[in-house]
Amino acid sequence: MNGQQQSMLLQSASSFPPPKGTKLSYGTAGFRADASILQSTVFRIGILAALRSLKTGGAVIGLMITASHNKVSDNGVKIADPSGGMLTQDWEPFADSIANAPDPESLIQLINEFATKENIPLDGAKAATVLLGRDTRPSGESLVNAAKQGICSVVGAVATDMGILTTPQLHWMVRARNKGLKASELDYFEQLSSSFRCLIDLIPKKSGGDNNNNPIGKLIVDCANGVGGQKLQVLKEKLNGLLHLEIRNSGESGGILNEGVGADYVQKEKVPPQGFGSADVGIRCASLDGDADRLVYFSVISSNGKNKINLVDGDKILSLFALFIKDQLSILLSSVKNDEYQPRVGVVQTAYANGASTKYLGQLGLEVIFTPTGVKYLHGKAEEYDIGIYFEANGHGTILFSDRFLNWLEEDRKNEPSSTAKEKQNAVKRLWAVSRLINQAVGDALSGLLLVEAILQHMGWSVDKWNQLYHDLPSRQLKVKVADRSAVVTTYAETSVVKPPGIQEAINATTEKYPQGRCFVRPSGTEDVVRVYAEASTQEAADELAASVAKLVDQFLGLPASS
Ligand SMILES: CC(=O)N[C@H]1[C@@H](OP(=O)(O)O)O[C@H](CO)[C@@H](O)[C@@H]1O
Ligand SMILES: [Mg+2]
Repeated sequence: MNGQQQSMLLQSASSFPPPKGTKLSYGTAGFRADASILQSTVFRIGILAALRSLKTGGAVIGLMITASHNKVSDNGVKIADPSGGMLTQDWEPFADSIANAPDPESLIQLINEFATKENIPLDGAKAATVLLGRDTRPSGESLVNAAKQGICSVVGAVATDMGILTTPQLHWMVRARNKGLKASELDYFEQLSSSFRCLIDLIPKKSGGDNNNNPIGKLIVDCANGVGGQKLQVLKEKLNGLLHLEIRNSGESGGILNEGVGADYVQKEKVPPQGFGSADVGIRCASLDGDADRLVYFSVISSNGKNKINLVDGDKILSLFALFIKDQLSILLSSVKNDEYQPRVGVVQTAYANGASTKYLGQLGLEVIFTPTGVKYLHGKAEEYDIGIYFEANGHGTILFSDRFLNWLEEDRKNEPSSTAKEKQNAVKRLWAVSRLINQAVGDALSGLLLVEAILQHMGWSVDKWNQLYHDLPSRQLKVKVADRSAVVTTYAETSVVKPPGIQEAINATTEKYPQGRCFVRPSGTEDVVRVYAEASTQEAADELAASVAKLVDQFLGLPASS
C-alpha cells in the first residue's frame, strides 16, 4: 500500500470508531444489528466492496443496506459479487476480521495483509466500481454515506448511489452491468413486464377464451410496509391492466416496517398480516418481506369469528415452478433422441422444507438436493444444473438457467422447422420468457410473483387448487434464547447436532415418540437464538415435539439462572 492510500484510510477510519463490546459476524446474509451501532461496520464493508472490485479486475460490486425482515430499528449490510450472487464465502472471514478491528491501525494492517495475500493492487492504478442500494429504513441514508466514505477511501474506487431499491433489484443490476446488458431500474421493470406479457400471450386459448381477461381474479399483496410497495406500484403501472393487483401495506399510509406484516411474519406465525381480514376470504393474497426478496402466498379463512390462513409457502412456489418447467421441458424433449443433449434439472431445498413437498417433488421424478440454510448455499448448488430451482420454505428462491441450456434453447428455436408442432415452439418461447422473467442473480419476490401469476393463469388454477398439490405435514418453529448459540455445531445440512455432546441423542429419543416426527435444531445466523423445527402427523404433536426439544435446548445450553 502506498503512502497516499495509507493516509487516506487512516484519516477516514478514525471518523468511524467501532462499537465497544460488540462482536459482529457476517452471518447467514451479511451483518445485521441495531442500526445505531453499524456506522463503522458499513464503512469497513465499503472498503471491502472496493477491494472486491479491484480483485475481480474492476467488475461492478453491489453493496446493499438492509435488514430484510428484521425490525425497523435494525439495519444491515451485504455484498453482491460480480455474478450478482452473494459475496464469495472465502471473503467472509476477512469481512468478520475488519468489522471487529479495534482501531484504524489494526484495520490497515489487516487490509495490507489481505491485499498482499490476495494479490490486490493497492497502488491506485486500477479503477473499482461499487453500486449502492438501500431499503426504506430511516437509518439507510446515513449508512449509505458511511459506505460511500469507505469505498472512496480506496484510491481509484467510485461509489454510485442507486437510491432506494429492493435487494434483488441491486443484485440484478450488478449482474447486468457486468454482462454488458441494459442495467437501469427502468430496464429491470421493462424486462419483467415484457417477459410476463409474453407468458400470458402464450397461454393456450380456450375456445372463445380471451387471455386478457384474467380468469383467476385479483391478487392482493401485503408489502410489509417496505420497499416492495413502491416498486410493485411501478410494475403494476407498466403491466397496464394485465394483472389485477391490489397493493396493501405499502408503507405509504403509516404502518411500521415488518410489524405484524410481511412474508416472515405470515410464514412463521401462520396468521393474516395486518390489514387483512374476513372481507378477503376467497381472494388470492401474497406477502413480500421488508426488502422484497421473499414471497409467500396465502388465503384468509374465517372460522368462529377468528381469521386464520391457508399458507402457500416457498416449498409450494418451488413445486409450482418445478411442475411448469418439467411440463414445458417434456413438450420440448418429446422428439429429442436419447443420445442428444438432455438438460439436467435439480431442485434444491433446506431442512426447513416441509417433508410433504420433498416427497411430492420426488414423485414428479425430480432430483432433490439439500443444503444448509442460507441462499448462498442453495444458489451455489442450483448453479450446478442446466436448470436449478431453489427455494427456502420462507419464500426466498429462484430458477437458474445455465448458459449451455439457453444457447441450446436459442439454437433449437432457430432450427425448429416450420412444420414442428406449434406447442413445441411455444414451449421454447415459454422457457425463454421464464429465464428473462425470473431473476438470475438472486431470489426476487417481484419477479417470483409475476411467474406464479403467469403459471396460475396458464393452468387456470385458483390459489386453493394450487395449495392442493400436496398437503403440508403440520409443523412448528420455535426460537430459544441461549447463553452462547455458537456452542451448537451441526452436520448433515444442519439436521444433526455434533456439539454439545448428548443433545442429538436426546432429540432423537424425543422425536421417535411421534408418528412421522422430524425435528432439528440449529443456531440462527441472523438472530441471537437457536431455532427449533418440528414436523409430525398432527399439529398438536408437532407443537408438543417442538416444545419438548426447545426444553432440551434450554437444559443443555440455557441462559445461566439469574441470581
Ligand atoms: C428458518 C429461516 O427462515 N431462516 C432464515 C434466516 O436465517 P437464520 O440463519 O435461520 O436466522 O434468514 C436468512 C436470511 O434472510 C434466510 O436465508 C433463512 O432462511
Ligand atoms: Mg429479505
